[in-house]
Amino acid sequence: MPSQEAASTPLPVVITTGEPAGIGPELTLMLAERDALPPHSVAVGDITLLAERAKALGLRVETVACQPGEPLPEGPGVLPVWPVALNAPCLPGVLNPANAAYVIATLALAVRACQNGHAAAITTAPLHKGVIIDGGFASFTGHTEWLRDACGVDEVVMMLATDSALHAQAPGWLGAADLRVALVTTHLPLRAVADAITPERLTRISHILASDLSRQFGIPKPRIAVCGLNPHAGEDGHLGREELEIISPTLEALRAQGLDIRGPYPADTLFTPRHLAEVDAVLAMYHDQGLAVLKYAGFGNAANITLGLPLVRTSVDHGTALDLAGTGKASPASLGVAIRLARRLADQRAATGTTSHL
Ligand SMILES: NC(=O)c1ccc[n+]([C@@H]2O[C@H](COP(=O)([O-])OP(=O)(O)OC[C@H]3O[C@@H](n4cnc5c(N)ncnc54)[C@H](O)[C@@H]3O)[C@@H](O)[C@H]2O)c1
Ligand SMILES: N[C@H](C(=O)O)[C@H](O)COP(=O)(O)O
Repeated sequence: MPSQEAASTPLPVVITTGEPAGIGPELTLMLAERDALPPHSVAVGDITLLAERAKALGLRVETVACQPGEPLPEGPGVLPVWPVALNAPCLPGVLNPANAAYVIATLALAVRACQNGHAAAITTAPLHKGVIIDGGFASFTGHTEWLRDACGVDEVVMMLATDSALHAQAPGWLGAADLRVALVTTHLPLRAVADAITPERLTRISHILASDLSRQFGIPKPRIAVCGLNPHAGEDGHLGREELEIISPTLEALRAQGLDIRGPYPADTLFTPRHLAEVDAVLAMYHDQGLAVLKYAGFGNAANITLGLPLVRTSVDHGTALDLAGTGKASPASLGVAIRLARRLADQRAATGTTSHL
């Protein structure tokens, strides 16, 4: 069988279908039924589960098994699947730690496919962090950190952005509801956040953010606004000293290195149109400081991208929604945004001669 590379067919975007009890499988099927997957997309997951979920929801999708490196089956309503078998039967909405290793196996297959030159990018449907940990992966905290380690890099950056901000090809904001928000710390208990904000981490994160905004999003000299950690950015040290002792001196040093990085600003008023109009991205100190605003502005129509990886990885802006799993009521819009972004970034890399291979 000729390899895809030999036939110069674009390499696939791999969609890991995520937690089997969650909404990931059905969202992937819904996009396939609507013919809303870009060409050269392939799902990874249990093919029986996908077929059964399609049948239960009345989705007219034909799941067709194939292997990495083989040509993808095509046709209306066809969903190519690289199969990974569940470890235990699965009902929608019911978590089972026995399937944690299955979820990890789907991710490992997707990374391996990028490493072997059989895939161009990965889009991840949501997984459930708690059940992965309960299933024996004690140090697991999320895709972002798992992919960092799987790819052997020291640092990555989680950035979420609204659809138009992800696909904009020029600097500047398109509208008040468009946001790009990156995080200094990701999946940490709040108690641990302050200690994790060090000059070294802030420096590494800022450089990755500036460089990927430029390299992947075509913003030549990104303008980044940085949130303070404490209320009112520390109120001159009266409400916390991290701004004075860590954040401000680090930003000063980064400016001296040529980055357009501003702040630290009080986080409560930074996310207002006048301030946002002057920058290309906001760097928040912790998860809910940045993502609560992003999800208020664009939940369901935004996506997550991991910056600083040697491969393209995008994801949804939502979780496993166990309350909706198996009902067909969850929206596949964010998964669609994430897959389209992955396809565009992969095509961009191919066109510029950079590769997604590790
Ligand atoms: N990319 C990822 O893998 C990812 C992202 C976020 C959360 N999670 C994980 O998901 C699990 C559940 O997290 P949570 O409860 O905080 O958030 P959640 O996003 O799963 O659910 C929050 C609310 O949003 C609704 N919702 C979520 N997705 C929706 C969709 N596509 N359409 C319509 N409504 C939707 C849910 O029904 C629920 O009311 C956690 O384990 C979390 O860590 C994973
Ligand atoms: N922080 C993400 C969010 O709130 O949407 C989410 O937990 C996913 O993280 P990973 O992509 O690292 O799994």
